[in-house]
Amino acid sequence: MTSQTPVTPFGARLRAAMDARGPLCVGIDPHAALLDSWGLADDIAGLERFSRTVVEALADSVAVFKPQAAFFERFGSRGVAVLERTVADARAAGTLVVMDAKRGDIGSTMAAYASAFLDPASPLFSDALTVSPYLGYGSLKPAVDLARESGAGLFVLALTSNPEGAEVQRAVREDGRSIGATMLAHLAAENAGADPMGSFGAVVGATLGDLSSFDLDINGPLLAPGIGAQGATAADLPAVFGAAVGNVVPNVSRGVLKHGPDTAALRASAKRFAEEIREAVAA
Ligand SMILES: O=c1ccn([C@@H]2O[C@H](COP(=O)(O)O)[C@@H](O)[C@H]2O)c(=O)[nH]1
Repeated sequence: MTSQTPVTPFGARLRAAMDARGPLCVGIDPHAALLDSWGLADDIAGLERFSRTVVEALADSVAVFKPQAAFFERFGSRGVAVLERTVADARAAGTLVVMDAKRGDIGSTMAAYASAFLDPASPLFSDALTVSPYLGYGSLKPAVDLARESGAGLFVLALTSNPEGAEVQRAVREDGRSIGATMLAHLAAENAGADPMGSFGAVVGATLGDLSSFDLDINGPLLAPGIGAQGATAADLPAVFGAAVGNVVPNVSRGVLKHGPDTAALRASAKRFAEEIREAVAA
């Protein structure tokens, strides 16, 4: 890391953005089928037009964008260049960016992933990164350390929105705790004492039903994918997250993106989701 300028930690920046704009996170997921339905070719020009349109339509209203790296990487280096520009444009417009790349490896390689996304000198620097702890939570240490240094954040896959995740995440350890619960406990330890909340979040699917057997009180954000295309709704959030609902950052990708390319329709859809989330959380 080259910059030594102290920055406000991600958790505090996210809390301020959620307070100002509401907690909705819109995914930037340029699926081939969405490019097609927007009348765009499945190529670099289509990818660029799609991403720019989403940022231009929503950067002044949503708290967070979550670009899904896979949809850019499938175009090779030119797709990654579009991802770099998308991140830069979104951040320049004042929207936080959570890079959904789900990186995870042995610690020495994790350090390289961390510098790719969490070093401010990197062209892919993002406000936060999704990471996979399934090489052991300790393997994430280089990312935790660099995030602390650069004021960035992490979202650790704890209880994912897909049904297959239970096989791993609900498996029970010798100490009687599930793997998912263990990840939540690690995050609570990372965030201890942080105010207004820590920078180390968990990914917890909005699709999972009652999670009251898990301690979601990690003093950090809970990124909740699954609303819209995966079948969860904003109204489900209180029942799923209970007392932790105030720390939930609900993600919607296809549910909003399917309304493009018309920017007014994209804005109206994001506004509807934001309103439904506000009503559900306030109830
Ligand atoms: O548990 C997880 C973790 C990440 N995701 C990602 O979120 C979006 C969801 O897209 P929708 O179109 O709203 O279904 C996508 O990028 C996933 O990779 C997730 O769904 N579940």
